[in-house]
Amino acid sequence: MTDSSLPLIDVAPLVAGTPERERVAAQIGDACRAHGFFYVTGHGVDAALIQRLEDLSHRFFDLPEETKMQWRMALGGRAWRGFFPRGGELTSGRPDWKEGLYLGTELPADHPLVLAKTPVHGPNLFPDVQDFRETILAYMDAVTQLGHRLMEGIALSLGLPADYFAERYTADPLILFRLFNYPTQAVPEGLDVQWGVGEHTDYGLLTILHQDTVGGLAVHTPGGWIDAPPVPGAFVCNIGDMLDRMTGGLYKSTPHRVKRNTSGRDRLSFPLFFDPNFEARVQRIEGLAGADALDDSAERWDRANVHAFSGRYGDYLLAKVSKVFPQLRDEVL
Ligand SMILES: O=C(O)CCC(=O)C(=O)O
Ligand SMILES: [Fe+2]
Repeated sequence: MTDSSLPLIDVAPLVAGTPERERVAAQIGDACRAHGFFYVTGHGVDAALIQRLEDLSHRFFDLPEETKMQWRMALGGRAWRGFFPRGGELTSGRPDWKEGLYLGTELPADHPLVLAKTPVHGPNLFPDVQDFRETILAYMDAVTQLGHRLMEGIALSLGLPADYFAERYTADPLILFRLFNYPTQAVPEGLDVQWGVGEHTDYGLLTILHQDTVGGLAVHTPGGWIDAPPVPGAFVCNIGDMLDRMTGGLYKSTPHRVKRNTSGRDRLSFPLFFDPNFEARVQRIEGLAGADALDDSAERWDRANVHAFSGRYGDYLLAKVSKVFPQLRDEVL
């Protein structure tokens, strides 16, 4: 551990679209060049909505496991939605000690992309908890809007027009959203678990995370592992592999992990992944100084070279998720 901490950026001017957003963009640029992780305040997402999401999520995760299994992922099919139990998700081949509900943009069964059986698109499996559906949909909407504003800031920070990413990748972003519960309960004998979530990078453009007050997230900066503790009213943001790929490594997707929760209270976290459209072909941004697209696969958790990837974002995503949920792979790929 080092004593450095992650920057806290007030993004209100970016959200409001005032001229001071250039100053905010410069702060985001500094954070992305330094570690790829930062906190945002002044984001405009209603605190009462966030609290409601937390309360209802506790109500859901407190249900018996067999009740929650009514909404299991196997029933979500290609849409990749639903509940997975403790130990049901792998990072780097090892089970994580968490349970979760996978969600995303709500599409009706007769939407053209769903009719075409496009993976990770479709209706959600909303658990039968009162007001949960409305709350989740309102939260996803609000945080997606914030994602658009933050991507404008990231574009400006690279000397690009504010709408650079929207024009090419995110007019219709791929939004995946997860509710996670990290149980404080001990891991059963014989299960090979080390982490709440093992070390990894995120796959897309930008992750916007709300966490409750328990803590446990840590970030691998060039100076070593540092904690990303809860900051009241702030989201944690981090960049994903596609922004690393587009910027030729100027903005790195930073490895992070969550320690096993032994706090005595369950920990909730809510990552929303703001990603390129499934069909978008990811390209390097032309003319960025200092972007060398160096092969850093030897240091990466997955030993992969993101700069060697070309093709649809959807294909990159599917290759990754099939490692995380091997038992569902045949259904989705
Ligand atoms: O729960 C957290 O704090 C982080 C979760 C995470 O890194 C992920 O879902 O990609
Ligand atoms: Fe992550």
